[in-house]
Amino acid sequence: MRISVINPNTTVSMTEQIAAAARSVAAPGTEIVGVTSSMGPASIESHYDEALSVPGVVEAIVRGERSDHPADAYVLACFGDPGLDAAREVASVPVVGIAEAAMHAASLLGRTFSVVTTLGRTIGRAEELAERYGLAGRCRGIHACEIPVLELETNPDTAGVLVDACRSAAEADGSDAIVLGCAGMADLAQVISAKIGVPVVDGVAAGTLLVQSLVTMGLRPRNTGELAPPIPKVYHGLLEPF
Ligand SMILES: O=C(O)C[C@H]1NC(=O)NC1=O
Repeated sequence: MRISVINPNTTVSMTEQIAAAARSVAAPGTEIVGVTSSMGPASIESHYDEALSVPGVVEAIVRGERSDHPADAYVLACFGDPGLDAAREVASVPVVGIAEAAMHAASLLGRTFSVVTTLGRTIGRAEELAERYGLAGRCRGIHACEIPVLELETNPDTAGVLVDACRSAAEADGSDAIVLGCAGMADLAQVISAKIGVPVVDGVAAGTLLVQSLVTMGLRPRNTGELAPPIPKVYHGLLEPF
């Protein structure tokens, strides 16, 4: 099985970290291919960034679908799940976003969960996603650690700040689990969970295992109706869907 884990931002070092997190949970025989978006923002932490990240997401999937060794599934490794619906129109195999995967996984650990994300300005997007995924009633709170995405790697205090933020969120909300709101936090999930005694869900791991399960069950999307392949037309300056 081959799973393509797409980093919708253009920071290669983050892709490598994301791919390592996916490999740490993938089954023997499952190949993880980390893909860095070929265009767009170095990090995604605003609606503007998110909008400009979608062409790169779609291009990565179209390229994957056309390759000689196509993926059996895709994971969109950005907590805003950018371009998820468009990705599903052009993919013939399962596509899962890490926010979608993490929220669903967290909801299986108890009744409620809280989200700890990067900047406060991304909280609204996480709220929208919880609503869209039918989990708003299970999401007790969404909190920001106020560390910008690219500083997660470089800030020496990241682990400590995230432990404190996750502990405070769990205490304030009384939630049964914590969801990490950034792919760049993936390597810290187990450390934080051990420190605070609350299950901490990383969406990269959750997404990898969810798509691996879908493929193992032999399940592929129907690609009809709303998520049928795009209608052929001219696209000026942008990628033409295959
Ligand atoms: O929305 C965020 O703050 C996190 C999101 N941004 C990014 O570049 N990768 C992510 O997972």
